[in-house]
Amino acid sequence: MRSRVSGERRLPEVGCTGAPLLRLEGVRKQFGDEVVLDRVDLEVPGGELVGVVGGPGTGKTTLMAIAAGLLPPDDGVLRLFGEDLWDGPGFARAGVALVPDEEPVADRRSCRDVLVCAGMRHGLPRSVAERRATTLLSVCELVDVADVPVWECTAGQRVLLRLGAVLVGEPRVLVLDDPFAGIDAWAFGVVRAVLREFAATGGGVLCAVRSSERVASWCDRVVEPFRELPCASDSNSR
Ligand SMILES: Nc1ncnc2c1ncn2[C@@H]1O[C@H](COP(=O)(O)OP(=O)(O)OP(=O)(O)O)[C@@H](O)[C@H]1O
Repeated sequence: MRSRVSGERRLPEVGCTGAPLLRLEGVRKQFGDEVVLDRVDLEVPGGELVGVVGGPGTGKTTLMAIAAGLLPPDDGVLRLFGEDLWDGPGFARAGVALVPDEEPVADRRSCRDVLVCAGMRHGLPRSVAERRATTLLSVCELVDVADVPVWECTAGQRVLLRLGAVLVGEPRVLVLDDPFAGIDAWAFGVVRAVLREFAATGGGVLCAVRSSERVASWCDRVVEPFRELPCASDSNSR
């Protein structure tokens, strides 16, 4: 069996293991009267996979959007590589990337084309983007579907493609919102291996999941920063 980290399959080094890459300090977010996040602190050091566990509607998507620098907190600080992202020059923003939970456009392109376009969107010349796409097809175990339209791929292959399309920009921190939902065991294993390899290069991973089941099998640390929601029977009885 080929090593996941040999030759063309290798992800580049992105950081230094152990250094805190991303920190949330006292983060608060409220929508109307609903306080979704209340004084959330968490840290993602280089080389670590941090799992965030929360049930439906607890605030995972909100937290991941804040961690990826897409949504400002109402209070508290997002620090990326030491920089306060919303009160600094914002250079750090390029180092963090959210893996979206669905394709940005209904996609008839091949998996290879998606990766090449993603590389070119990051400013790479076409020849470099093509080389990087070939490496990522291999890293993400998508070689067999390289020339297949995205919409013909399985849910798991599409998660791997979205992961590859983010890795093409060589972020140092990856943020994922429930990537394992609805994917098969093969894809679960490959996503886990790619995240593990990314962490081994010094990157940090923050990944939200609904269930704590199996979480210990792929992450180094689990945090549960959410408030308890009233259960359905409580609200029915009011
Ligand atoms: N833009 C918004 N405006 C108003 N309320 C919002 C907004 N975004 C999220 N919410 C509310 O915040 C709460 C948390 O939502 P969020 O999507 O972050 O949770 P989640 O844990 O990702 O949910 P799920 O597991 O169902 O995807 C929900 O009550 C939701 O309705």
